[in-house]
Amino acid sequence: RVLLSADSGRAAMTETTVYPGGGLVHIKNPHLESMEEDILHHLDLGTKTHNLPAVFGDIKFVCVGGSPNRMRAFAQFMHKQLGLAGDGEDLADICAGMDRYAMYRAGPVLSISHGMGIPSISIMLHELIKLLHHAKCRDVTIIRIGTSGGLGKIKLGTVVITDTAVDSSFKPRFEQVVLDDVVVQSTELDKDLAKELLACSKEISDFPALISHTMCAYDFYEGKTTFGRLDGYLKRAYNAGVRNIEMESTAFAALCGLCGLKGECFCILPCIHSLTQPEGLVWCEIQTTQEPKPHS
Ligand SMILES: O=P(O)(O)O[C@@H]1C[C@H](O)[C@@H](CO)O1
Ligand SMILES: O=c1cc[nH]c(=O)[nH]1
Repeated sequence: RVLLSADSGRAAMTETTVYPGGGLVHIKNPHLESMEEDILHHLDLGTKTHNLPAVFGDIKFVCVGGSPNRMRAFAQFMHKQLGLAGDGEDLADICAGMDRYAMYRAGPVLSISHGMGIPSISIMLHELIKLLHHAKCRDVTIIRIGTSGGLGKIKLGTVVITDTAVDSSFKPRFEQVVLDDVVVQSTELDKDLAKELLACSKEISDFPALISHTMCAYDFYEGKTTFGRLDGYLKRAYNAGVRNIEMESTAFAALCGLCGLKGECFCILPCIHSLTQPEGLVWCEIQTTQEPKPHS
């Protein structure tokens, strides 16, 4: 059975089916409020062990990315940008107790790692969204800061801002198995936020950026062995509006859409190799060989 709307059937019972209202993150799990305690296991946080509204209630931006070190560097960077007290070098990892994800805060900005791929980001986002809900955060914007492989002739270091995340068939959908159902969710991202980010990039010199569709693969190798794809697949992807490929955007977009969070994916293309298609077109495949540095 394929459910096209998360409002119907099994999906309405999942913990991540949440709705906006007054800027708060509402979770449409009828059992959540009656639970004595909610343990956010992989974040090493919980409603009984931590005063979540006091610690996180003022969070307005959440930035997520694959690697723990990158997200610490990003939090330190934000600490400096926001002119917060101290040099920010000794920021503590809030989730250190579990050693799964790393979380740092700099003023109203939370910076969290999500690991690689959809299952990993999905687990983190489930717990993060419940954290924002329990903490009674309002009007939160969440941005994925990542790396990706590029399609077409895109300048080294370009930032691709995703308007829509698409699957391997270039469709704007996220297909997930929920118990014994296949649930399909929409993967549109916040178009106004994408335009806002593009406008910001134009205010900074030498900050190439563009808005496009992003394809999300299930695996680094089997899902997108781009060097092996000399059969026109990349051309079809390009013609469908795809300019970069990564591994989390559809799950990210679907969960942001469900909970009413303003969400955006923001990927940097760090290093470039070129590839010639049989059609004679030159395609660019970008491999992640270095961690992107935050732009100053
Ligand atoms: O945010 P990052 O740069 O960690 O995400 C991309 C997508 C995969 O998780 C990983 C593959 O190298 O990099
Ligand atoms: O998913 C990714 C991330 C970085 N570079 C790639 O080629 N793919």
